[in-house]
Amino acid sequence: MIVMKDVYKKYPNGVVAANGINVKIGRGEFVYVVGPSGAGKSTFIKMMYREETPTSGSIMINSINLATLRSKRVPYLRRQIGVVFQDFKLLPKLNVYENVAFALEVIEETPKQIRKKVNEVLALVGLTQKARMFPNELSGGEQQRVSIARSIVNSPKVVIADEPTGNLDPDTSWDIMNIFEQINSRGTTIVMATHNKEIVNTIRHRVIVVDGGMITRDEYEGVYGYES
Ligand SMILES: Nc1ncnc2c1ncn2[C@@H]1O[C@H](COP(=O)(O)OP(=O)(O)OP(=O)(O)O)[C@@H](O)[C@H]1O
Repeated sequence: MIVMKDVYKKYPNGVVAANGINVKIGRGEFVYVVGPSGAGKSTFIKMMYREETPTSGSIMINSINLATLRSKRVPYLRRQIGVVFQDFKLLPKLNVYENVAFALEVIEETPKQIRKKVNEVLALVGLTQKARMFPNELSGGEQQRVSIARSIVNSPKVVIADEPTGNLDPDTSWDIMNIFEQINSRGTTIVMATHNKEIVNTIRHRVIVVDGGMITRDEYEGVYGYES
């Protein structure tokens, strides 16, 4: 469902952040993207949701070629891919319920459907009781739950997460990982960049190691940090 072929990315300042990436990620997989700082993980992930475009090569997601996708089609893509960020990116003036509802394509949904979907995802992330609170009234872990609820409310086939536990304490990070596990067990593909070795080595999934803009290792049930 995600296929990258010969993907190369050179930023305007001359830095090559992707240097010939070839990878296939199948439906329902859970993939960690790991590697040293500056290795090109964020660039790899950003190209998957078209925050960045490759200089050359192709990226297909569910038969949409991101390298040639016109800008006006990007919102359509974003409805098929949920994105979760390290710093949550919630809208501060909207409450929890509104932040999640905002992600729905309002014109295509009846108010009743919107209520049903938003309430379902808020229950999934355990925030039903906090639906009327505002982001600045929530803990970091709660804000990340809202952002995860927002990423899945459109029922995307893929969720892409860039360091989703990077700003959270260890206990909260495990809670957030449990939510990702639940989402993945319902058939959603998850691609997650992380620095958290303990998580990668405990909740075992495919591990893609990126270094110097290349995939240097790609293993199912992989480990992180113990290679020679
Ligand atoms: N917008 C940009 N313009 C120019 N260079 C960039 C840009 N974004 C990233 N880079 C460079 O590309 C390289 C890869 O960066 P990237 O953010 O993808 O790495 P990363 O593996 O995610 O790092 P970290 O773990 O520290 O977040 C780095 O050398 C970085 O300086």
